Parts: sequence; structure tokens; C-alpha cells
Amino acid sequence: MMLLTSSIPLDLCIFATIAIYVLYLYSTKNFRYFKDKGVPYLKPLPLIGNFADVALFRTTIGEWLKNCYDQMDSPYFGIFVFNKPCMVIKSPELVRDVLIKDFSHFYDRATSSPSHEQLQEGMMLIQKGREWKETGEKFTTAFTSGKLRQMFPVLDDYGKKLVKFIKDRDTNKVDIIDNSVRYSTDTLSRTFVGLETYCLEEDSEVYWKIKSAITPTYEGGLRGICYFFKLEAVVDWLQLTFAQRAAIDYFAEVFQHLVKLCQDGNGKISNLIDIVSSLKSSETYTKKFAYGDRKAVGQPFMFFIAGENTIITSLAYTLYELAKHPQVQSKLRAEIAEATKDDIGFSYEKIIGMKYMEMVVQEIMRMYPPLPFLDRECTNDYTIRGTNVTIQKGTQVYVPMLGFNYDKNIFPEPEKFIPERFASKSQYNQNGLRFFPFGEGQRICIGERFALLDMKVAVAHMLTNFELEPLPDTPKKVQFTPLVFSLVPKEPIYLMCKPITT
Ligand code: HEM
Repeated sequence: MMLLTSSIPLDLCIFATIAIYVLYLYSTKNFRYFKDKGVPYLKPLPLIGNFADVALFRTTIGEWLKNCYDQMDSPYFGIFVFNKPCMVIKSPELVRDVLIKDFSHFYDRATSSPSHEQLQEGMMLIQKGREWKETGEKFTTAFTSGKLRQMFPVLDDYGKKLVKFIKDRDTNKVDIIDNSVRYSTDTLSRTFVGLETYCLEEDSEVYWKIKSAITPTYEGGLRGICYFFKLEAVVDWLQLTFAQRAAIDYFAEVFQHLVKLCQDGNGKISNLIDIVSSLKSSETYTKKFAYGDRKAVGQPFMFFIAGENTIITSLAYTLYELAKHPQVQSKLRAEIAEATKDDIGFSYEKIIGMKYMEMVVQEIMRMYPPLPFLDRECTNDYTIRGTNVTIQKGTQVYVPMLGFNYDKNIFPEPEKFIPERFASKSQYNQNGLRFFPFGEGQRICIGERFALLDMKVAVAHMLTNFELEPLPDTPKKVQFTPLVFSLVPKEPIYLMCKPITT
């Protein structure tokens, strides 16, 4: 059947040309957005905008935003995620305004918040507006100094178990990521949900669940991209969940069971489960936000998954850099030995009081920030201070943390591991924000102090018991997998852990 001309191939050519042209128009329809506003921007390509490297899994989100940061010289600039205009901020003053001073314009994350999985509707990371605020208020009580002090003996115990686990195996070649998985799973589960997961004893069921949940996959990579860049059509169409579906189902069941035990009068179970249980009994809270059983355990799941991904890599990179820098390692070991010379082991105060340890950990947070970018959504039109540029309500705003962390004007010789640069951390955040590995303002990471404590306990035990050394196949520089939104190594990292005999 001929439609336009007497030739079928010619008709097909015409339709194909029209289709391509319509697609071209659609994909470029917003490309004048920043030009019209007088905002500098990165030149986009039809169909993909500036997003090719991320969408094609050529680089991680953090490294891509760092590249954008490096290319642009202005305090803020525009980028296109496909055809969607988004803002990136580069000036430390503007970062402070967005995260802290003018928070009332940016209280939501840009992250997608679909309603096809009840459990994740309960997660603070994704929640918006008042609901986020209420959840935060309830759960911050889980992280007070008093609670951390109470948790300390448990963490200390797992520090010893980590050492034993390594000593009982081949210390000549230790998979440092795997051991961090075991340590962080055991510590997080015990302290937050009251569950013993035995990962530092055997390849337990939970160990395999977590291993599978954090193994980089294309599906996982797609989830990260779609959630953090709010590609809601894809999230809804593929019914994508924020974390691996199997992990959500497994832990939802376990946590719901724990809440039930608690409600059935079995007394206190743990920090978080007790909170969930009390919330579920509180009429006002439940009615207002309709917390069903599954949504109620969203927050414990969130803590678990947020803690896992971040602590595993931070701990592993700390041990890796210490192995590569024997002088730093010796200096830190000396500080640890000094703190324990009274022969009564570690305590919360001793760990918190280790100044060089703090510098080492902060330098790791600079080099390997587990969440290497921040995302916000503009919740009310916002005019950038001292300009007539308005960020419109609904615009996604990104803070390229990795760009700041590797900016040689802020951190000279940024590729080098130099803990001493954190002798005074506050210098970086004068007149603006330049270093904020846990975010800043009201949406700052709720688990910061726990995460630092957890990591430091493990490092203290590791250095007391082992000399860490790189192996011939230990990477000189870690490459990150683009299949995960945080900075996860592409390859396993092995170290030699030589037992120290006293
Ligand atoms: C080294 C470890 C960690 C790092 C570097 C880290 C970093 C971050 C960052 C950058 C954010 C976003 C903050 C913002 O947007 O301003 C965040 C949010 C969050 N983190 Fe962490 N995190 C770590 C560990 C943990 C742990 C152990 C937990 C819980 C046990 C946790 C729970 C959360 C939660 C619930 C949020 C969302 C807060 C909100 O939306 O109000 N994180 N984290």
C-alpha cells in the first residue's frame, strides 16, 4: 500500500525522516533553557543531553559530576539529563545557601519516590516534606551519644571477631572488601535491629543475602541512575526498587517479624525495632501517614542498607591506603598503642579521642566519599543570592562533592593520601562549604557518628594485630565500577595482613 508516493521504500524513508526529526525536536526542546536564563551550561547532545557517560555506564555518577565541575568555571551551571535541565553548584557559598541557609527552598532530595513498594515509602532518604521531618525526628534518638556509648562494647567485640576471622584464615592474602562486608553486617544488624548475623563466623544466610544485594549489576546501576536523576517514567514502567528486590523482601520479612515479637510483649529488642514498635502503637503517627507493617520497617531497612554500602567501602579504603602508606600506618598504630597502654583495652572515649585516627578517616572520606554527590529538588522558586537567576520549583540540583574533594585549589595534591591536611578540618568550611562527606544542613547523614565509630573500632583492632601490606596484585589506584552509585571498586582488593607478635 502506497501512502505518500508511488514507492514504498520512499514512503518508509519519509516516515523515518519525520520520526527522527520529531525525536530530535523532542529531545532538544529544552536546550535553550539555560541560555534564556543567562546561566552557563555544558553543551548538550541531542537525545542524551550531557548524560551519555552515565547512561552508557562509562563512568560513575560521582566521577561524571566531577568532570562537569572541572570543565566549568562559574559558581553554578546547567546540565541536561537527556532533555531535562538540572543545576549543578560549584561555589562553596552557594552550597552553604542551598544546604543550610536557604534550606526551606531545598528540603527535598531529587530522588524518585514511587509508591509501588511500601517498604521504601518509609525510608527517610526518599521521603519528602513533612513526612521526612517526622520520621527524622523519631529516628534521630537512635544515634545519641548515650546510645553510641551503649553500643560500644558490642562494636568492640566485633572488632576482636574480625581479627580472629582473619587470623583463622590465610593472612597472606586477605580480601579486604569481603571482610568489611562481614564486619559491617554483623555490627549494623546487632546494634540496630538486635539480630546476630554470624558473618564473622561463617558464610551465614544473611551474609549471602548482603553479598548478592551489593554485587554490582546492570540492573543495580540502572536503579541508581533512575532514582537519583528522577527518571520516574522508567522507575514506574520497570517497577524499579531503590535496593535489590530480593533483599527488600527478605529483610522486610525479618524486620516485620522482630517488630511483631516486640509488640507481642517480648520486651526490648533493639534500638530501631523498639522505635518502630512504639511508632506503630502511636495513633497519631500511624493515622497521619498510614504506616502499614511493611512501610514501618522501611527505616530500619534504610539504615541497614545505607550503613552497609558506606561503611564497607570506607573501611576497606582505609585499610588499603594504610597498607600503601606504612609511615601513616605506624603513626596511627603508635596512637592506638598509646591509648591502650593501660592494658584495659579500648573504650568509647579512647576511640573518639584519637586525633590522628580522625585525620586518617577524614582523608579517606575526602578521597573516597561513599556518596560522592548530593541531590536536592528546588521546593520553592529560589533566586540565587546577588544575581537575578531564579532556580525554578521542581528543578533538580546537584552538588558534585567529588569535584570539591579533588579540587587542587582546596586540597593541594588531591591524588595524594595526606591525613595531615585534616589537622584542622574547620578551615575548609569557612565562608562556604567545601568538605561535607556526610552532607550538611537538616538532611545531613543521620548515621555519621555511628559510621565513624564503627570504622574506627575496626581500624584500631586491625592495626593492633596486623601489619598491613599491599600485594603485587593490589591496585596502585582503585578503579570504580559504574554499576553502583557509590564508589565501589571494580576489582577485589587483597592485602597481606601480617600478624603482629608481641
Ligand atoms: C561512612 C559512612 C557514611 C557516609 C559517608 C554517609 C554519607 C551520607 C550522605 C552524603 C548523605 C546525604 C546527606 C545530604 O543529602 O545532605 C547521607 C544520608 C543518609 N544517611 Fe548516611 N552515610 C554513611 C553512613 C550511614 C549510616 C551508618 C547510616 C545509618 C545507620 C546512614 C543513614 C543515612 C540516612 C538515613 C540518610 C538520609 C538522611 C535524610 O534524608 O534526612 N548513613 N549519608
